[in-house]
Amino acid sequence: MKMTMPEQNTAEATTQTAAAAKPKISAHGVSVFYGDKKAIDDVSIDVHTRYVTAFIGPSGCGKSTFLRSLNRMNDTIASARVEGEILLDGEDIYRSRMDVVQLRARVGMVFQKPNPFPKSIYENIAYGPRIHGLASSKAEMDRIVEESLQRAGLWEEVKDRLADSGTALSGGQQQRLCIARAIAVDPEVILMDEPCSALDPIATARIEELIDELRGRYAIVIVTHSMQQAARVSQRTAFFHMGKMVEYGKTSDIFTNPREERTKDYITGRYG
Ligand SMILES: Nc1ncnc2c1ncn2[C@@H]1O[C@H](COP(=O)(O)OP(=O)(O)OP(=O)(O)O)[C@@H](O)[C@H]1O
Repeated sequence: MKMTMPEQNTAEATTQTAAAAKPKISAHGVSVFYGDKKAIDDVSIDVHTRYVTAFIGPSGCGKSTFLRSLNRMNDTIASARVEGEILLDGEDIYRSRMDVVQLRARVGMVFQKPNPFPKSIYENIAYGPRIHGLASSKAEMDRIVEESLQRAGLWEEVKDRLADSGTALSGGQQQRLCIARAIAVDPEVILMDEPCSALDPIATARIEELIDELRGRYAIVIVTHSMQQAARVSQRTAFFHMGKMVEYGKTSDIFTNPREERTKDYITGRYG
């Protein structure tokens, strides 16, 4: 696969441009509670288009909780409460008038376990565009389905069996189908919560390659347990520990020259 070690090649120019641009998501002083328990404590971070931003840290440090707060997925957990401010293109996503269905199309999500609908491959992709009114004819829907599958690198494998069930695909193909489903509604941000943890090394490499291709158009945020994966796919890394964001910076700096002792301990495997 194409390895883009952060900041080293042509990606650098793109990365610099992205750095100069306004953040796609800007979180300020975000805390997340489950009942009385604080799972995320006062986190502030900017996420940019054309970057892959990795969230790393030991189990239970709050990576997934914070990720889910970025598209209000925590709303689905009754005990969860979010404080602070999260802006998408400068707009507060927690304001009462925010249309959450629309928000989750703009900030799509891919989960740990591939979760295609128990419907055909075609319907898995067409469902979102249909409810969002993105296609006015069958031909237009066909085009969206083909393009989404193309961009997710799945078209060639499924073009002759679009009527087959999405659940009949291999795990890696199912995950690419879920990525295609997220892409189909024309998102701006894609959140990925350990998207490769259920996949074998070959399927993982395929998804990592895809993430690198997709970052040209979207802001991608990925939670990963694998520091190698964070180093391979991301340009920015945030290290979380016990609900706090300890350090955030260029991936190459975090892995080779961390400022904080706790980051150093984590990346050198002293705990995890
Ligand atoms: N639905 C929930 N209800 C109550 N507590 C929760 C819930 N989800 C997570 N927590 C708690 O919040 C804290 C952070 O969990 P979270 O899953 O965000 O961490 P994580 O860093 O993503 O962990 P992992 O790497 O193991 O997935 C943990 O103490 C966890 O037990």
